[in-house]
Formats: sequence, structure tokens, C-alpha cells
Amino acid sequence: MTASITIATRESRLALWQAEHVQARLAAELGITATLLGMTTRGDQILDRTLSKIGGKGLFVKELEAALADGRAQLAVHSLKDVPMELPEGFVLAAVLEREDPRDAFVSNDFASLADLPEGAVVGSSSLRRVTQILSRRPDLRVEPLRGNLDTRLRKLDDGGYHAIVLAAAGLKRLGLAQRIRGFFEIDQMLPCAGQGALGLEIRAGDDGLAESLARLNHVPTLLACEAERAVSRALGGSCSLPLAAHAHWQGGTLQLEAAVGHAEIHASPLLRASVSASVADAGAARELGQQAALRLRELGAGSYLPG
Ligand SMILES: NCc1[nH]cc(CCC(=O)O)c1CC(=O)O
Repeated sequence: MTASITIATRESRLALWQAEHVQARLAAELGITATLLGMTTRGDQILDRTLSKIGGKGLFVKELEAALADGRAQLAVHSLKDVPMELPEGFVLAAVLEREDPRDAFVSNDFASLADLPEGAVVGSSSLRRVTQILSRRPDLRVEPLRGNLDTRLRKLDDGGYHAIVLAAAGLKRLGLAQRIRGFFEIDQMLPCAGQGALGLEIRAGDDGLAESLARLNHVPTLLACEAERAVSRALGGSCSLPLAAHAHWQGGTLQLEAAVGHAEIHASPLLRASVSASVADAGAARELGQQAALRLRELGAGSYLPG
């Protein structure tokens, strides 16, 4: 039985909220006392370039993994969508917590929806996944890069740099900023990123006592849905330079998985879409469903969309 641990976390308001949320659940449900160790990652420092150009999402997790490796911390809390599909040797995901709202949100001070934006309006987003889906609906819009933590992005909107921005609903809700949301994109209109809205708890491989305790926090429906979503990216060799979306939801005991891929360079190319479902009872079956979706996307020509 683990009685007290240290949690490594990034220091953005959202990351701290998430780490404190886990800290509270550890105390209430597992009797584990946790201290937070705040860290700045390379991903937080480099704000002038898009993630795909500076080495991808792994930048948000590497420093936290270093803290796990050298024993400064035992647990790292991540937004699951920031966790690379393949964890480095020596680390495992010990639990996936129940998902918040997985949708993307339309945020604007002057306009109610994407459809309301005047021709040529400027939308802020640095996510290739969002850029591609925005342009596929509104090719006339100008999508400009927008990075930084949530407060920074909202400030850049308020400063007048954009007519609207697109953000994950989960982050806004967690920070009490839901009033900034003018509308939600329906899942099929702006397919979310694999793992969006879910939290992943990462530990060292072999830390079996802690793994056993944390497994009790798993939300199995979220875990299986996210396994399927992440398997799509893994099978396509998804990186930050590929606009890739995957979202699974439950209809009774059936897991329904939607996946979409956009062209790595030509953002105005149509998205390829696959929709598969199966009755899924374990992680292996969930991953198979994800691989099936990836296969469908390849049959539709995803091979020519992947970066060379
Ligand atoms: N890429 C950054 C990031 N990582 C997790 C969230 C929000 C919370 C979540 O989706 O779980 C965000 C902000 C955003 O995409 O708008």
C-alpha cells in the first residue's frame, strides 16, 4: 500500500487543476496523500512555432517522465490527448479517468458560430486537425496560428487578433470558463482528437503497488473508448504533422468509432472518414477496432495523405 507520493505536473492553470483533481481523488478514494511538483516543459516554453514543427506533443510529457525516472515523482498527470501513442520504454499508463466533454468549442466575442462568421474572417487555431475541419466547412476563412495555455489564447482573442478561436470544451469547463463558449461543435462536424477530454495517469513500469492502487480509478468505458481512438493514430503512424481525429462513444455495449484524416500538407483537401463499431469488452478488442478504422482509412487513400 502506497501512503504518500509526489505528482509531477505542468504549471499551466489547466494542468494544475487536473493534478489537484487527481490529488483529491487519491486522498478520497485511495487514502494516498500526494504533493505536487510543478514543472515547466519545453512545450510550454516554445510558443512561437506550431507543435508539429518543434517535435510534437511529446514535448509536454518528457520533463515529467524525467522526474518519474529519477524518483523526484511517482505519478504524472496528463491530458490524455497530449500523451504520445507509444510511451517510451519504462513508462505505463496506470489509469484513464472518466472523460469530460470531448467536444470542441467555438469561442468568440462577436459571433455565435462558425456559420455566422463573415467571409474571410480570422480564426485562431494551431491544431492541424481543427484547421483542416474548419477549412473543409468554410474554405473562405483565414486560420491563423494560436498557441499558449488557455488563458493566453483567450487573451489573444480579446486583444482582437482573431474573430473567433476553437478550444477544447473540457479545458474551458474545468477552469470555470464555460461562459466563454458560444457554441459546441457537434462531434461529427469537428471530430475530436484521440483522448480529448480524458486524463491519463502515467507511472514507471514496474511500480506495481502504485499501479494496482491507481487501477481503481480507471473509468472502463472511457479507457476502452480511448484505447480504440489511440489505436487509430498508432496504426497510421499519427504525429502532430497529420490532421487526425478519432472519437469513440458507447451505444449500449457497442463501441462506435469515428475516425478522420486530412492531408498533411494540403489543408483544403477533403477529409477521409471511417466509421466502425463492435461489441468491445477489453482493451485488446478496443485496439482492434481502432486498427480496423485505420485500415478503412488506408483503403480510402490515407496512404497518400501521410507525410512523406
Ligand atoms: N493541446 C492542448 C490541450 N491539451 C488538453 C487540452 C484541453 C483538455 C482536454 O482536451 O482534455 C488542451 C487545450 C485545447 O486543446 O484547447
